[in-house]
Amino acid sequence: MALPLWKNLLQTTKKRILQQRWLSLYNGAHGYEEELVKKKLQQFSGGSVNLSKEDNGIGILTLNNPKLMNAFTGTMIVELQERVTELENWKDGKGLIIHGAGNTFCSGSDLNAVKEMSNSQDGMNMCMFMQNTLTRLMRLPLISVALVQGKAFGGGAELTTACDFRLMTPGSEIRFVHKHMGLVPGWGGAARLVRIVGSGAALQLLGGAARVDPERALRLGLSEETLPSSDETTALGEARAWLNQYTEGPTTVIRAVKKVVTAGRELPLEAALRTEKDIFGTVWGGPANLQALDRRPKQK
Ligand SMILES: CC[C@H](C(=O)O)C(=O)SCCNC(=O)CCNC(=O)[C@H](O)C(C)(C)COP(=O)(O)OP(=O)(O)OC[C@H]1O[C@@H](n2cnc3c(N)ncnc32)[C@H](O)[C@@H]1OP(=O)(O)O
Repeated sequence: MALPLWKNLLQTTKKRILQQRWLSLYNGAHGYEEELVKKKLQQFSGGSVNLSKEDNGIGILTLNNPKLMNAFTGTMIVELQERVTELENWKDGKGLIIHGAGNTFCSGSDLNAVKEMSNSQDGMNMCMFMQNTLTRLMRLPLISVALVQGKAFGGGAELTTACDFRLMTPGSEIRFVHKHMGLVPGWGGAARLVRIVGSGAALQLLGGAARVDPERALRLGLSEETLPSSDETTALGEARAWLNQYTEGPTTVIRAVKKVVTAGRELPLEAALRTEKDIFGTVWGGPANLQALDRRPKQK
């Protein structure tokens, strides 16, 4: 007998969290043909999305289209999905920093491409493609940070909400400009913003297309910290040091930490408890646990 829809959804979400199942949010049942969408997106070329996976388990993902304030071309949207797939396969990964080239974050979609894709079908396909990718990014078993330097506008602002944390540099700005484009967020930015700052503040930021500077972002809980430096290289070093506080330790344990928090955030209580039990079972009596028992560390 077929499972009730809610039970099916619950089991699918649990699998995605536990086994990092790369099941998309959207598929053929939604009229979504990913390969056709990719083909369309690849007509709009320019820029790149680069990933450096470092020995210490920290990945650095760079949005690289500085001539257009790191706006997402079609090929960059496809490359972002490819980088997320790489990160899902990176079993030594513990943390991720996303930043933009040229000391600015990202000014959203490339408006030249947007103009060419302004029909409903192309718009919805791009929206579903990006929601699939950013949901997978959000669920990576790595602790992720958006390093906001310069501007994070439109889809760029939405991308920051798919990270666990945001760090901003002096003078930087997050702005959901969608209203001025006659739009609302489509890459999942509204759903995630409500969960980060609450519905009241989300309404103000979206309804007002408000400029969010580091101070306001701190007050709203949208940003964790304003870094001291606005220099591109120094700020990246400061972001690494900040993230290291939370990724220092055995990779299996750090990845399990992110998974139990994702379960707590996304699942109803009993399903979250069961998922936590399953994840606990992967580290209990594991090498890191047994070594700690041998060492009997003093918790200073
Ligand atoms: C769901 C997401 C949503 C969608 O897909 O519909 C979007 O994200 S729509 C895009 C929303 N973003 C914007 O509207 C931002 C547009 N850009 C700006 O407001 C400014 O460029 C700003 C404030 C980010 C930076 O201003 P600044 O004066 O510092 O630089 P310029 O404006 O001179 O920009 C330099 C250069 O980059 C080009 N540029 C900037 N943003 C985009 C973009 N999103 N698409 C295409 N091109 C962009 C800008 O035109 C300049 O090019 P140039 O050839 O030198 O004129």
